[in-house]
Amino acid sequence: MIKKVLTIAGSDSSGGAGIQADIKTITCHKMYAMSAITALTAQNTTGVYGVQEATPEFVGQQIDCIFNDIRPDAVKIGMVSSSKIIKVIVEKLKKYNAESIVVDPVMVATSGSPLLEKEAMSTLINELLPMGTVITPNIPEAEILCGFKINEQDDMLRAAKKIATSIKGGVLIKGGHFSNTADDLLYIDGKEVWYKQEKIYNENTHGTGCTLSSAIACNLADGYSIEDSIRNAKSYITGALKAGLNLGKGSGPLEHNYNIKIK
Ligand SMILES: Nc1ncnc2c1ncn2[C@@H]1O[C@H](COP(=O)(O)OP(=O)(O)OP(=O)(O)O)[C@@H](O)[C@H]1O
Ligand SMILES: Cc1ncc(COP(=O)(O)O)c(N)n1
Repeated sequence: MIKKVLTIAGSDSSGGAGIQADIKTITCHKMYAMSAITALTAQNTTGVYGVQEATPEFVGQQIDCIFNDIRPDAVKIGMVSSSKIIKVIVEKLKKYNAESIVVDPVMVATSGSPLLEKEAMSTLINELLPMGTVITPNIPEAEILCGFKINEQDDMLRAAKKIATSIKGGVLIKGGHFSNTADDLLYIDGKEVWYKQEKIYNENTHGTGCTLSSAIACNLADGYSIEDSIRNAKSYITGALKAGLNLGKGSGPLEHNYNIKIK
């Protein structure tokens, strides 16, 4: 039986991040992708030029349509935009007892544009993050969540421990923002697991976070443990970066389909 994965996120018109990255990732995992779109963005590899939010009611309606018909085996949550949208997502995920939820706490695009309203931060932290089977902050997001600067790997561990005090799921801090290494740290049930990876010198990293979180959701849908799901997802993202796609005038997208052989 084919596995079904839902992404609740924003649309990226240039196809590198958000819903588009998620659907490509899920499809490349040979799974069935579904989406509930929280916002449309007019963006490309150089930046985000406009955002058009969906109404919270419409986000809720999309989630209802999905769960009442094709129940997802895992859910990935990305850009959630506003407090009202977060509240409706939380309400619906609770109503349908959704399982295997990966929350990527998207706050700011790599290009620097905000993707979450300032006043939505506390709703994200208090209501959405606790729903996560695993949450996947990058370094700047983890700094906001833990309240101190992360300059080295020891700080990642301190941050993960602090964030884990208010979240029952796993905390994966992504190390892609460091200059020499791309080691990620999972902190779960009082245990630390490092995913070591040397930095790939590819400036085209638009959508890495979206891609990683969707790949984790796919592996959870397949029944892998959190630890193994992250290991498999890390290997997928590393391959997609190594493939070396170079599109657009800014930080370009990944080659999601690098491992697909049709012709
Ligand atoms: N240059 C790189 N070489 C190897 N792995 C990388 C590189 N850049 C990012 N990664 C990996 O990609 C994943 C996403 O990490 P990153 O820290 O870039 O998240 P992010 O900032 O949320 O992504 P996004 O760019 O989508 O916002 C992590 O597993 C990270 O280690
Ligand atoms: C709709 C949407 N969701 C998420 C991101 C974050 O991705 P990145 O940090 O690579 O810009 C984005 N740019 N757009």
